[in-house]
Amino acid sequence: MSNTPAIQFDDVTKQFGDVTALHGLDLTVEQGEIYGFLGPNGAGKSTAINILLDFLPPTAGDVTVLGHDAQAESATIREHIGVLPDAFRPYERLTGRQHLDFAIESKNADDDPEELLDRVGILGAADRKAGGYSKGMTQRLVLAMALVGNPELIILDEPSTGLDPNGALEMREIILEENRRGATIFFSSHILEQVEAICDRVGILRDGRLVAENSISDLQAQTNSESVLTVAVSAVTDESVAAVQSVDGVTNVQTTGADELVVKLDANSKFSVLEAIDATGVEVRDFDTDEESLEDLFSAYTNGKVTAE
Ligand SMILES: Nc1ncnc2c1ncn2[C@@H]1O[C@H](COP(=O)(O)OP(=O)(O)OP(=O)(O)O)[C@@H](O)[C@H]1O
Repeated sequence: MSNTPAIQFDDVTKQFGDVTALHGLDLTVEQGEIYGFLGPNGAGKSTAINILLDFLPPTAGDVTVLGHDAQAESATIREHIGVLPDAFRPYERLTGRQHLDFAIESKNADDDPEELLDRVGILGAADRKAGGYSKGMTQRLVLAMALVGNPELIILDEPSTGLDPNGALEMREIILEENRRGATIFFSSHILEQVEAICDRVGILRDGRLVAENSISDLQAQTNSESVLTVAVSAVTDESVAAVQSVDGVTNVQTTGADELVVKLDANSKFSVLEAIDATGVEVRDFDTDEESLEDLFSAYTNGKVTAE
């Protein structure tokens, strides 16, 4: 892998009339990273992503993707990246399989559409028209399209929209597999919880400026990182409780009724707990975390009470 950054914003400003959406943004994502791009509504995340995909020109500054100029060489860039856009509308009358065929053809790739549809869990709906897909199924379809051609960089704009808890877990597994294969992941979200569970590093954008950039572990070191995870399950079994107790980072497990586990744990262990429950054959129906400290830190950054060092 070369040392060329996967993404580089160099002093990028974007103005829409009187509104300055990005103020001299500097941001570098190295190859092989999973980078979380966080910020509240209106912070400028979509504007930054639209500039790097050449949907918008910057007012000033330069953006490169895998060493190529985002504006002058966007066609080359497209051959090497996969994108899960924020608000993708499928072609109502085409089936899931036809969407994949189209994505494979336009990338000159040789993927097997069935294998990709299976990987995202919608092979059974391959021959149904995508107009009838649920939100979560559509999101899975778009993810399959983003994986076509083993992209070097995958850009995910608010990827968990519409996914149920199992869908979010599966998406996380796929992102990690892609990263192990060598892909860089750039993941935008306004929800801290989604990003911290998976990213190596996060950048927090506010009013078009990067107000913090840190590894998740450094962010957590600034807080008291113990959290409480509440998991609604199909049934509490001795085996599932024992499985949760044996996960690294878990300090306490309690059951409330026949279908809820309350787990005290290190914030990093959340998904390992959900996976451990799943592995015992008990279904995870929903989960919720109470992580005031990290959330407080995030809101302090995004509300402007803390500024970057
Ligand atoms: N086409 C446009 N014309 C005028 N203003 C725009 C345009 N696109 C974005 N903006 C403004 O730029 C700022 C940044 O918007 P942007 O959509 O990039 O934020 P965001 O972080 O993606 O927000 P969200 O999480 O709500 O999607 C906002 O003030 C927005 O109103």
